[in-house]
Amino acid sequence: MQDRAETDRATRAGEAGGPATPPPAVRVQGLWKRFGEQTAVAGIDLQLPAGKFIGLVGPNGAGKTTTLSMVTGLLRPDQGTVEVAGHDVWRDPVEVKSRIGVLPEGLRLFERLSGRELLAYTGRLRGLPGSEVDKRATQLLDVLDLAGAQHKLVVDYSTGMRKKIGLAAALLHNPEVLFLDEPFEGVDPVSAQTIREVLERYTRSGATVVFSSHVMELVESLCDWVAVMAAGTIRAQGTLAEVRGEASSLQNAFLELVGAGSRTGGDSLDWLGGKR
Ligand SMILES: Nc1ncnc2c1ncn2[C@@H]1O[C@H](COP(=O)(O)OP(=O)(O)OP(=O)(O)O)[C@@H](O)[C@H]1O
Repeated sequence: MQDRAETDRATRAGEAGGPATPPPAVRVQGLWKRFGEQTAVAGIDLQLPAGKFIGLVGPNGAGKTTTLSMVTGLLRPDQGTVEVAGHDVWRDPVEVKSRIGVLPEGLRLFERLSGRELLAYTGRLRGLPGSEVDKRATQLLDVLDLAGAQHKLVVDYSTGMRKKIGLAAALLHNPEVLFLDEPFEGVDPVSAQTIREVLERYTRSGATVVFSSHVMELVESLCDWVAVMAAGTIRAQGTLAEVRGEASSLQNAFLELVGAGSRTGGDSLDWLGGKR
């Protein structure tokens, strides 16, 4: 069976006898979110190209999770619009939700299901036939090294295993755009490498990955496109080379962009270390 996402990708490429320009994966205009006195997202504009591996980076409290939550329809913005694959997230939620996969922060999963049951349930919710769900679940469990734990309850999974089963659930329906909030947190290096390979293969097929991270080396080695957030605003967005500019690394560019370049690294903590 061909998924909606697959059909759309093929249609766009096939019309007019050549590769058509797809709409951006995500288009955000004038997006605001306040929590009481706290402004979490302060009127951002973003245009994330389709078919890229995109990193959303920023210090703690920058507004990354709030932004991803609004982009994926989990949190209603105070103001502004979001389109995913050309569809408005708040006016056309069903169209958008059928095209996206989400690994949200603080993953809430059905804890009393086993890993395999969770995938079976997710697949049926996504409207896939049972036999296809079985096939895809077996392959994903195998690739993500969860086959041995497939009958264990999710409540008994480790942090990294939870990330992996959450990722499998987000990929099961072959979405057009995949949103991942800190996908590598708590994941061991072997599993991280596997996840990388799965995601790289997925973007090579024309799909888009948008993920948030604090780990600049990871973003630098994985992403071809980066958006830098700080204090609820977008400080830079563009290709990795554009955002890095003259800086020697993304880490250094990031420190400059978020205004942390001149921090003293704890000079005021003169009591810490030394003689006791
Ligand atoms: N539900 C909420 N109620 C009140 N304040 C919130 C809420 N969610 C987020 N905030 C505030 O909004 C700001 C942005 O938070 P957000 O979680 O989006 O940042 P982040 O970039 O994802 O941070 P981190 O990297 O630490 O996860 C922070 O100051 C946070 O305290």
